[in-house]
Amino acid sequence: MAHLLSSSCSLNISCPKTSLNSSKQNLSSFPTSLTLRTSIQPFKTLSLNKKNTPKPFSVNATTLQQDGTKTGSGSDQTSGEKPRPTRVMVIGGDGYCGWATSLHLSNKNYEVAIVDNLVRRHFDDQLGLDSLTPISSIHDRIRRWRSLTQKDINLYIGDVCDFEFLSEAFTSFKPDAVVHFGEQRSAPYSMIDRSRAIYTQQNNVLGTLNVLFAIKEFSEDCHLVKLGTMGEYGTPNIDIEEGYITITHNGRTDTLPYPKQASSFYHLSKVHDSNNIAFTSKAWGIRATDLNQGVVYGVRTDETEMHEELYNRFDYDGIFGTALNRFCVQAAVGHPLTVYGKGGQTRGYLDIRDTVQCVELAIANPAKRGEFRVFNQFTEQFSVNQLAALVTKAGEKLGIEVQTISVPNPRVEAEEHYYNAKHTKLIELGLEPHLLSDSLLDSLLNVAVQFKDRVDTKQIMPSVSWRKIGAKPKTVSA
Ligand SMILES: O=c1ccn([C@@H]2O[C@H](COP(=O)(O)OP(=O)(O)O[C@H]3O[C@H](CS(=O)(=O)O)[C@@H](O)[C@H](O)[C@H]3O)[C@@H](O)[C@H]2O)c(=O)[nH]1
Repeated sequence: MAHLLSSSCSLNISCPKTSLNSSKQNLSSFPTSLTLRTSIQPFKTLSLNKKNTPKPFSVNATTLQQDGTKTGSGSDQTSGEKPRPTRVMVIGGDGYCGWATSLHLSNKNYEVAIVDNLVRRHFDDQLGLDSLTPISSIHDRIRRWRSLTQKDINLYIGDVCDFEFLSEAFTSFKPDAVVHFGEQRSAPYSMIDRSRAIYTQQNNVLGTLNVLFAIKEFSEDCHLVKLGTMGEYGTPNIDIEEGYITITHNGRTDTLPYPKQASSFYHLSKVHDSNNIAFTSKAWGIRATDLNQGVVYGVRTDETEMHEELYNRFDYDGIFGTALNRFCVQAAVGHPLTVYGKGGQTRGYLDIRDTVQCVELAIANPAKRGEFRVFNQFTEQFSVNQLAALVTKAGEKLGIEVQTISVPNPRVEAEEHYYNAKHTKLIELGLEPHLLSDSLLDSLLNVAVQFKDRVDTKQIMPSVSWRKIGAKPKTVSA
């Protein structure tokens, strides 16, 4: 591992600045994991900053959660007189889905530890991007949460690709469940250049492999709740099932993993993860749930709106911003909505309030030992054109005139296709979806309008081409 990292690092240190494409911005060369690791404090040194840092090892779960153990869904009520709360490690707990989920679980009286190397913030610095909403440091976030709720969230700053760090986090926190959001999650980011493609697959695949080894080594009964993606399936011309499909071939029948046709190095990393998890479930008896999530929209959850220091991030740029969130920001600043190609690209979508609900449902109903469950985590399907029409209508209600343009598609993907994906398993577990109603779109648009002065319109157009990706590192100029 160390060898792998140092060799890729040396490539990046010497990389020249090259233009991303003639008409658009450049992107700075991205240091690979080794550089990141050296630039981010490992959690051992972090714990020296006691004034600013929640103590990673000092939590007495039973004391902290006395109230919660009586009523909370996070409590394990089966273990006798003094039930202890379920201990959940949220890897990637400082990110968009991870932060909202950490707060939700803490609010529900789970004992939460965030594990994060803060690399998502580093990507913004590297690429000159910023969240629409101002976000506080992880330390201020956790301090504010504690002051508002008297609930502690444990914090481990470090990289799950570093097994020594992960081992310490596991042995000290002793999780009952691990939610793994800690991956590079942007398809465009993974398609910037060779080094970002390698970084994405190395970080995601090896990080997950480390998590699997940590569970086997230190916490065999621990339930892995892994964020997968609907993009693993691609857009087949048949219905998409939840993880598995029963096929009869030459007179014989079997239930097999649903075929995967991912269409970016990022989405492919999740396919590789799924295979590793499926194998280790069989070989080692790991209990695992793969949440094949669709495109998430929204920003507010009950917890993040409690205080401005708890605000979640809201990406609108061409690399980390996703379709509906981007469209709302575009409408708010008077930029035409950027429909890529014909706009018939159809995906599953869900509100971030449903992301946090789904993760809790998966934790509260764990997989059995050796079981590898797959849930399709979305609530509604939309084409990009349908989203643009919905945002146009919502804009009209708020007196905003919204235009739409067709942008040459920077991706390689079907622009008109059949799409019908099952998504019943989470509903069966009790998911109560927040569907994309007029009122939600109004409030999303209002958030975009509230912060529109923070928008850097140069970041809106797509700048990464699936076809033009090359070996040369892309750089950004100031
Ligand atoms: O301005 C835009 C942005 C996107 N699109 C189109 O909208 C669709 C969705 O793109 P996206 O950027 O909203 O989402 P995607 O790249 O697929 O990735 C996001 O959604 C995935 C779920 S899914 O799409 O694979 O189901 C997650 O895994 C990823 O972490 C998350 O970043 C694509 O067909 C894309 O071409 C546009 O037409 N215009």
